[in-house]
Amino acid sequence: MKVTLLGAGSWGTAMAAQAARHLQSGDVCLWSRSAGQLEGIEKTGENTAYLPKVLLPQELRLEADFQQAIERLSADDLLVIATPMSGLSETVARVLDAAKHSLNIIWLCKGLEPITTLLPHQVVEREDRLHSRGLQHQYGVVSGPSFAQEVGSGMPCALTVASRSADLCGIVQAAFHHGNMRIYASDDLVGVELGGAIKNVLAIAAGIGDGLDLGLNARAAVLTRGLAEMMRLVKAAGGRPETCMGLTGVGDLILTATGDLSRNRRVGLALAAGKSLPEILKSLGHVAEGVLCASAVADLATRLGVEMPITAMMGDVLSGKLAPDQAVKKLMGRDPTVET
Ligand SMILES: NC(=O)C1=CN([C@@H]2O[C@H](COP(=O)(O)OP(=O)(O)OC[C@H]3O[C@@H](n4cnc5c(N)ncnc54)[C@H](OP(=O)(O)O)[C@@H]3O)[C@@H](O)[C@H]2O)C=CC1
Ligand SMILES: O=C(CO)COP(=O)(O)O
Repeated sequence: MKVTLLGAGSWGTAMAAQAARHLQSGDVCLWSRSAGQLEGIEKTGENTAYLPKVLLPQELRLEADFQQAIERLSADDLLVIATPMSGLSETVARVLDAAKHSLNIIWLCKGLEPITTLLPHQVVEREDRLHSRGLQHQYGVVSGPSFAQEVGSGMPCALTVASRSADLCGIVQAAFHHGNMRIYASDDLVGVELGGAIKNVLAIAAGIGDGLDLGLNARAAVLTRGLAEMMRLVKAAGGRPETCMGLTGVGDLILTATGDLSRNRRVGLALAAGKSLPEILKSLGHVAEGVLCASAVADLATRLGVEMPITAMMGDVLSGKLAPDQAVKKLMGRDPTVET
């Protein structure tokens, strides 16, 4: 089978390496919008800007031509959109315009669309209505606890593919479930995608707590009450709350909120140290999706009548309305209530 990945950031590059290590030489292709970046990878064998110190398999094919990257795929192959959430709608629209037959399409981004508060699969469905020209594409998402640096280095990892199509789940497993990677299948797109979006916001909160030296008890409280917020929103949005107890919910929450490889956690630590958000994002050099979607998650919760105090407070901190220590005071000052 052939696989094309669109987007050569940390995660697209790591997943391309994972597929290329196990499929036939030349069957996995990584596309980037920057031809210069691909030349650098070709020369050094590494994606120095986004995944340093990971030697990429020689079997990986690099492609700067978008049309070629799509046209090499048959109806049985797999297309992976590996851009951040901000690039999803533009990229899927380009794919659908370029497609000459039906495709199997997944995305790896975690977040919500700002303003519309749409989940990734809802963004894709909107673009499908506008661009599919009657072709019946199959869609899904891959998510779960996975630092790119570890996956790129071939370390063990377990992920979830969620799709309404069991056939597509099988294709994704054939592409990635090899060696040190396990891929579990699910049909709960809402639960999987909301888990991935909310855990990033909670990782920023955990980073703030740790940066302010609030202690291990505080971190456990943020994670547990944050998980309760996630489960409430998933239920209200039509997903299954029990999905939050799996890899894409609590699994990714534990990883991102406690692992210093997390960009979102590092944003929280830096905010607690008094750095300004623009300064933090500039020095990060990567996307931190929790920053971009905290307000959208809070808006969606308000619209669905779901109480999410930690998430709402993070929205206020990230939009500059509240200082981190004021947010902590406000959260601790809430009235007593039952544990739900
Ligand atoms: N890194 C990780 O460990 C994991 C990340 N994810 C998720 O995967 C998504 C991507 O993250 P990650 O790879 O880490 O991000 P990075 O910040 O490392 O890289 C982003 C990449 O996307 C490219 N890009 C941005 N917008 C577009 C666009 N419109 N069209 C084409 N390419 C675009 C950038 O290109 P350029 O350099 O030209 O700007 C860059 O190559 C995020 O939603 C993240 O939450 C999920 C699991 C693990
Ligand atoms: O999603 C991730 C791990 O599963 C990566 O988290 P960060 O974006 O916070 O680095």
